[in-house]
Amino acid sequence: MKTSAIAVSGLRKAYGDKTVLDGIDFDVAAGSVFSLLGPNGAGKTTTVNILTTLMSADAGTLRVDGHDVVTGTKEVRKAIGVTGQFAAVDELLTGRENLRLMADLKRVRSAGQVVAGLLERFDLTESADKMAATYSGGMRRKLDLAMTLVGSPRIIFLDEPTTGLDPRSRRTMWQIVRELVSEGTTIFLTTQYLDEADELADRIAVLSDGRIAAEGTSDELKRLIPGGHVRLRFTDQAAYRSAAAALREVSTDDETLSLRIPSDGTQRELRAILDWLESAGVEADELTVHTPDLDDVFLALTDRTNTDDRTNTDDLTNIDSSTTSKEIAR
Ligand SMILES: Nc1ncnc2c1ncn2[C@@H]1O[C@H](COP(=O)(O)OP(=O)(O)OP(=O)(O)O)[C@@H](O)[C@H]1O
Repeated sequence: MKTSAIAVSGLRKAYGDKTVLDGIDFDVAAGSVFSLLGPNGAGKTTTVNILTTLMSADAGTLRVDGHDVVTGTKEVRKAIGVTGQFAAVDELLTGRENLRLMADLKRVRSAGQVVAGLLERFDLTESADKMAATYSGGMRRKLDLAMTLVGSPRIIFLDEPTTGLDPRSRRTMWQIVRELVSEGTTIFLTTQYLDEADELADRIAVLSDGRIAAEGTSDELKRLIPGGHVRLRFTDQAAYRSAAAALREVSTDDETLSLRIPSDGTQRELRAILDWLESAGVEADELTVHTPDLDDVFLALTDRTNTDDRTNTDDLTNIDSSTTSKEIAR
């Protein structure tokens, strides 16, 4: 079994009489990327602030790198790095000076060398001696992440790391995150961009109304949402019509000559559909599998008009990856 980098149980936090986190549990395996998603104001930053010891919880047990955040605050702080929505970058210092300051604060040995290495890794060497105030948003975020990496923290909290970045800079960030993970670093990621979570996260938790509405791999979450289907496309009208007549439980699209068969997209179900087509003598020109994307999942799980209907989403929490999708879906 993998060791936990972060283990959270029964986390509660209220601001005054407003409960933001209403007893949440999750576990982040060491060397993985865990993404916490949720609508604005769901409590993502609050969770990050509590895990990074900036704020205290009202209740719950939280361990980071094996240390309790209350009794082992010092050890937790040593093990983590945090980049926030409001960067720690000092605009009046150069990139190199910002990094140097961080290296001195963390008492890093061979600081000059470490700083030079980070400037190079983040492609900031050319601008290293310019004031950070002159940096673009993307450069500033890169500098922020570079500062987080000083001292090689084992666990990194990235709170919306690519907000406002152009597509190329986002991809550079993603590449860096992947490199960090391949080196064994654990990443706790909050993001507004679902494609980012889809791209990077090993496991995703969706926070809604103070609870974890669902948790699993991106694929597991997508399978929870109805809408997955197999689409058969025909070029021949007659073949289309006879297939539509032969197959029950399909929806038809006469304009594009396509049939839509509900499916969760698993190998087992695909095999059943193919057998079914074979026995009905249906041969389509094109067969494609469509699964709902993470946007669909997010919208379905965080739909505020559905919040009274808790039973649906309560069933979806903590999906074991060994559970088959059929078991999840039904
Ligand atoms: N210090 C505070 N005092 C009172 N209320 C707060 C405080 N900090 C946050 N809140 C409230 O708690 C809720 C959760 O805030 P939080 O910043 O954790 O959400 P978030 O999921 O990070 O949101 P966003 O996606 O907008 O960054 C919000 O309703 C916010 O207004």
